[in-house]
Amino acid sequence: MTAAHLHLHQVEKRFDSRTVLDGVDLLAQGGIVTVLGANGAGKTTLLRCIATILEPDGGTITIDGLDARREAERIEIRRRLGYLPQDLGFNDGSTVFDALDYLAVLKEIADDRTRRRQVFDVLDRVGLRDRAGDPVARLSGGMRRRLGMAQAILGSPTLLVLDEPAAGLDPDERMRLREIVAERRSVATVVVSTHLTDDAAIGDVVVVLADHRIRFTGSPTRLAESAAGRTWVQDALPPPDVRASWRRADGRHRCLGNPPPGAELVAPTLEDGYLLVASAPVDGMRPVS
Ligand SMILES: Nc1ncnc2c1ncn2[C@@H]1O[C@H](COP(=O)(O)OP(=O)(O)OP(=O)(O)O)[C@@H](O)[C@H]1O
Repeated sequence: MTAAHLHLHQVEKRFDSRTVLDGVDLLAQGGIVTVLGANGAGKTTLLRCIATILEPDGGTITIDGLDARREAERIEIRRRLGYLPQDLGFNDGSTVFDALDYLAVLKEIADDRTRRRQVFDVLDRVGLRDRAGDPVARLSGGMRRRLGMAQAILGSPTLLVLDEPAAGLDPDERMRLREIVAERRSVATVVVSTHLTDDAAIGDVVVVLADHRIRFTGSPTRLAESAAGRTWVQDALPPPDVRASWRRADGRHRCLGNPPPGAELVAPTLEDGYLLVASAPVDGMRPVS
């Protein structure tokens, strides 16, 4: 089984007359693609289009050459897909095992023994095997998120679409989730949305979404490097034309934009790169790739 080939070409999505996605291109096979953007940037909409929940208004999305606009192909895509929506709900009354077993039936894992083995396999993967008999209602928020991951990876999908999997989790749970996501990178094409630059750093490729468009596609290192020579610190208040600035704990100002002559340049981070890319003027701008 090989990771799915994912191809988006000039994807557009509108709600009423409002454009939410405009000319989105993306090509991936294997590895992790993190989609980074502010609240409302269109990440969930993009992921829902890839997961065949929403139909784009323009452009094409193909998965292994299959086009979700055709019903037979859409069914085939869904067989290859694992999807973790932002607001996944479980029946609180059922046990952890039963909740997954039910979803495994929906994923067409018909043989009872195979299904049981696969359910326990994914529970192992996410560290919830010893909770298999507990009601879902007794799980903590982080455990529920891991249960969500378990259902997403059930059936070994070759395309994994994860909408903010680490949202609201404490640092330990975030780390665990990142580990589970990272494990998939060799067997699936993984698309993960986040608004946190730290989480975006797990991507082999980071896609920055801002103002409905892709502003950057490339490695986390390249995103950080894109801010080289445009990140500096100073004691004085930032100049008025600075793109972004904030006061550090030591009282100095970290500034992004066009540095004044003699500025004290510092090594940029992925966050610096993101802030510069996302705040660049739209007119005449070409995405960096
Ligand atoms: N079904 C819908 N009908 C109308 N507008 C919608 C719908 N879904 C999303 N939108 C709008 O589209 C825009 C993008 O929303 P989306 O949820 O894709 O952003 P996001 O980047 O995932 O945000 P967040 O980080 O807050 O989850 C928002 O302005 C939102 O209000």
